[in-house]
Amino acid sequence: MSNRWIQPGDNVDITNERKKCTFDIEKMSAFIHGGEDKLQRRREILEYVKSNKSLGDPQPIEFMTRNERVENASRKIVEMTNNTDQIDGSDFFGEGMYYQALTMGRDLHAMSLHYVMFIPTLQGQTDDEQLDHWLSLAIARAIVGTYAQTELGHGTNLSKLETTAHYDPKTEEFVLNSPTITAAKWWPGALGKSSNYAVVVAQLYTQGECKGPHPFIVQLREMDTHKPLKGITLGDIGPKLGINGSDNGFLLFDHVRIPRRHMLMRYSKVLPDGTYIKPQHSKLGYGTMVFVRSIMIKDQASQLGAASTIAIRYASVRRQGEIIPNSGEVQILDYQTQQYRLFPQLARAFAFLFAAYEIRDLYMKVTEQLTHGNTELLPEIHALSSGLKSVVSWDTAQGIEQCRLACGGHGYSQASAFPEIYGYAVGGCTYEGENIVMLQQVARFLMKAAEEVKKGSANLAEICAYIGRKGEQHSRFTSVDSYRDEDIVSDLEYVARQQVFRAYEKLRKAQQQANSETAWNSCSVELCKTSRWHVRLYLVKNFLAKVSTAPSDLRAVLHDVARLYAFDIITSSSGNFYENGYMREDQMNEIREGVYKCLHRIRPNAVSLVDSWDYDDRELKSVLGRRDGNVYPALLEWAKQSPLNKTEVLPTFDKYLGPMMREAKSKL
Ligand SMILES: CCCCC/C=C\C/C=C\C/C=C\C/C=C\C/C=C\C=C\C(=O)SCCNC(=O)CCNC(=O)[C@H](O)C(C)(C)COP(=O)(O)OP(=O)(O)OC[C@H]1O[C@@H](n2cnc3c(N)ncnc32)[C@H](O)[C@@H]1OP(=O)(O)O
Ligand SMILES: Cc1cc2nc3c(=O)[nH]c(=O)nc-3n(C[C@H](O)[C@H](O)[C@H](O)COP(=O)(O)OP(=O)(O)OC[C@H]3O[C@@H](n4cnc5c(N)ncnc54)[C@H](O)[C@@H]3O)c2cc1C
Repeated sequence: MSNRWIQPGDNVDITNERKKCTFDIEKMSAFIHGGEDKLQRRREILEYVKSNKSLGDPQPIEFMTRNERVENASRKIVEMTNNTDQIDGSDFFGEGMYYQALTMGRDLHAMSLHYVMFIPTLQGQTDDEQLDHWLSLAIARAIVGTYAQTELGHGTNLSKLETTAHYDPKTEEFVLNSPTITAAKWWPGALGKSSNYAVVVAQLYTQGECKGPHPFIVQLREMDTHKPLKGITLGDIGPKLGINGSDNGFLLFDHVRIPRRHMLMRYSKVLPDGTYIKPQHSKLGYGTMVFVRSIMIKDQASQLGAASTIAIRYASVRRQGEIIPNSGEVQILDYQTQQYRLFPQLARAFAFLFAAYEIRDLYMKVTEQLTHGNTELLPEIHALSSGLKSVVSWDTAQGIEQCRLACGGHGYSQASAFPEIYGYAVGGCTYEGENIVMLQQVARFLMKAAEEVKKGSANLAEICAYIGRKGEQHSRFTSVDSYRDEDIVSDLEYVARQQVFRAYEKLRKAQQQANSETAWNSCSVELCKTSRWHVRLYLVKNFLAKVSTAPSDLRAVLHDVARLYAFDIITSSSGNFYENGYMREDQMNEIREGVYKCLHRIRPNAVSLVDSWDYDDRELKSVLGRRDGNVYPALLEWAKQSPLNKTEVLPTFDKYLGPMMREAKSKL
């Protein structure tokens, strides 16, 4: 089989790995990316980005100051969006995200929020007339916007946001105000210096009543001078763990007046006389968050896939230590411990990517239904996107860290790209709703389902139908080889169901002794566990189902990866499976052996599996993860670019170290 990943001059070890591959990599890449046409489009976009020199960085961004990073990112995002004809703009999830990942990397930029939240909010929250007015301005980039919801004092608990929007029927305007310091908007991406507009979420007051948080479109800066408008205080919040190409900002209002029609009125409305028209569903205004939670799953999967690619490629070229004395140093990928550390991360990346396709499809279905006023699937998409967002971002962050550690000292260098990948991805545990809080949203959904089951209703959504099933009393497991996909699912369903009812009973008892909120808090650890099991079950089920749709010659290798994903979950939570004698220790020991078998089977295909994800060096941005495996000369070249190396002797020598040493020597 031809292998486009092998080229002359490549490192011998990585080439030998590629020669061992047992499947068709191009076919696998097409399966991973949704078809041959999608793969072809990726390649075209990549060629374009590589051919346009203005889309490149003059030096690695790791060596730039923050100001240089922000400037470089702004230059590139303008160039990138000058050329959106290179992509199918309607395919945000595929072409849009890929184009921006290749061009902008992981440091983000002046228009991240413009594309990820500002435009989607205009699309989702405006009425037709407002859409006509604002969307074309935003798409043409005549205005650049962000999404300003979180405040210094509140992010999670939206009902307590402090920014106010009082309606004044005399002038038909809203008055926006930040009554306290804690009301300052804090965190919105590109708010500090770049955006001139924002969707601002504020407590709406009309006719003397507070109607809760609502979105308003607000001009922040003068169009020509870009100076903040009267009554508006703005700035950058300073450097962060990651995404330092973005000027996340703060914003305070001092009685700023905006026209009535700047309230986004697709769902809620305020009439000229101040009459409030409430939405058909109270949470329709939260739609943009659901959108971002949905697309985050793919983004997170891509980050974990990238980290796995870097670590697995590096482990194939790094030789350290011997397994058999005097027979030469081995590739560190041959250590079982290394495989146990890395292959489950790759398996997770696959599981998350396949789930991302499902949530995308569900999101599109919900959006379509909403255009007909049907809100039936809102609770389901809210629960699934919140749950996936929480579990996936957590596992991704932990997985990236494992990949970093698996690369030893070089993993600690920014040349590896791990610090940047981690700094970027781990933000996902917090933004779009802190993970623990979002898990509790899932738990509300599951507790309602449990209540239905207790009442004898069989009317459960497919996604939680397992809660109503009786299920087996004992695992059907007899041997790893005969452990069928449906047995794996049935075992996970048992544990997930047990956890649902454990939490449900605990909550019911607590509710008899305390008010419902206090009772909830006293059960919240168990409730979060319930949500995690529900999501893990979903991920395993979906992964196995997806493998069964793969071209037949890809199924064996994908099945090994999917089984590793499932076995890893089962063996790392063995106690849950022993409950009520559901599984025996000898069965668990066999599944543990199954993990090692999977590692062994995946080993020869490991490099090719990560190649199949089709990351170009341009996207990975990692010296350790280079396609050609020529890591050591590239590390030396990278280090030479350090600004500290511009001069042989630093001024600090004459200022501090030189005098110290001279003085010390003179005293000897
Ligand atoms: C061409 C160019 C292309 C460019 C492409 C560029 C990039 C693409 C690449 C990648 C993108 C990925 C990432 C980008 C990187 C960085 C991200 C940066 C942005 C981050 C932005 C933000 O963080 S914005 C702020 C987000 N904030 C939150 O998420 C707040 C979280 N809090 C809440 O959501 C709520 O407060 C709550 C859910 C916790 C509670 O709601 P509340 O109203 O206060 O509670 P109630 O008790 O009144 O109601 C609860 C009931 O409501 C139901 N519910 C809640 N939410 C929803 C919902 N959304 N939909 C449906 N139902 C909902 C809930 O279930 C309860 O129902 P029950 O009562 O029936 O149980
Ligand atoms: C990189 C990044 C980009 C961001 N971009 C934007 C943006 O563009 N626009 C925007 O508006 N915001 C943005 N944010 C803000 C982000 O949405 C909030 O930080 C997030 O929603 C969490 O809210 P918080 O900061 O108030 O955390 P808190 O809610 O204060 O959380 C702190 C701790 O309290 C716990 N906690 C809070 N409430 C509960 C509860 N009910 N039950 C149990 N535990 C609880 C949490 O679990 C957490 O451990 C961004 C944040 C980051 C990190």
